[in-house]
Amino acid sequence: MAELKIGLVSVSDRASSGVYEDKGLPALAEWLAGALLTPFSLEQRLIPDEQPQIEATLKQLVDECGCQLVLTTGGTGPARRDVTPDATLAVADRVMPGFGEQMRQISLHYVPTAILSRQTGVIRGDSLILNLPGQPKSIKETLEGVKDADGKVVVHGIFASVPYCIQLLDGPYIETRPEVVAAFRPKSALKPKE
Ligand SMILES: Nc1ncnc2c1ncn2[C@@H]1O[C@H](COP(=O)(O)OP(=O)(O)OP(=O)(O)O)[C@@H](O)[C@H]1O
Ligand SMILES: Nc1nc2c(c(=O)[nH]1)N[C@H]1C(S)=C(S)[C@@H](COP(=O)(O)O)O[C@H]1N2
Repeated sequence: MAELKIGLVSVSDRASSGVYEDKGLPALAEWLAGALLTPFSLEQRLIPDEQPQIEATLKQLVDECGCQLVLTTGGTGPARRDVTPDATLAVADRVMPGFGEQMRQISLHYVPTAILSRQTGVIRGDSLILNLPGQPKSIKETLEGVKDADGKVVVHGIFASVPYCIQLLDGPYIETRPEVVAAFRPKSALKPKE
C-alpha cells in the first residue's frame, strides 16, 4: 500500500507576497501531526488568489506528487478574489457536497458569517481535495468539529469521514488519535487487529 501523502495549499494574496506571515500551512501541518497515527509526508504550497495557479497547483499535487488528500485554506468567501472553490470545482471529477455542508454546520457554532464560505470537497482521480476557510483557527475547528467542555463531540469534524473516504478511493488505511478526532468506518471496513 502506498505511503500517505498529503498536499497542503495556503491561498492568500498577502501571505504569499510577504505582507503577513503565513499561518495556514503551519496550522494544517500541526493539526495533522497531532491527529494522525498513520505516518505521512507533506507537500506544501503557498500561492496567491489566482485561479489558474490554484488549478495548476491542485493538479500537480494530485497527478504528479500522488497526494491522496489535499487540504486548501483560504479564498472561499464571496470577495472577487476568493476563487479557491471555483478552481477546485474546475479540476474536479466528482463533487462531494457533504464536506462543505458539514463545515458550514460546524462553523456556525463559532461565527454567524460561516454561511459566507463557499468551501467544497471534490474527488480528482483517486484523491480527495477539501477547501477550508482562511482564518487559521478555522482549520482545527472544521477538521475536529465542535466539542463540549468534557470533550464530547457535539458536531462531527469533517476529518472523521476522511479516512473512510480515502479507503473507498483505494488509498492507504488512515488511523487517527480518537481524542482528537475519531475516524468513523462501518464495521465491515475496519482493518482486523494484528
Ligand atoms: N495564510 C494566512 N495566514 C495568516 N492569516 C491568514 C491567512 N489567510 C487568511 N488569514 C486571516 O484570515 C482572514 C480571512 O481570510 P481570507 O482568506 O478571507 O483573506 P483575504 O482577506 O482574502 O486576504 P488574503 O488573501 O490576502 O489573505 C484574513 O484577513 C487574515 O486575517
Ligand atoms: N470555522 C470558521 N469558519 C469560518 C470562519 C471562521 O472564522 N471560522 N470565517 C467565515 C468567514 S467571515 C468567511 S468570509 C468565510 C470565507 O473565508 P475565507 O475567504 O477566508 O476562506 O469563512 C467563514 N467560515
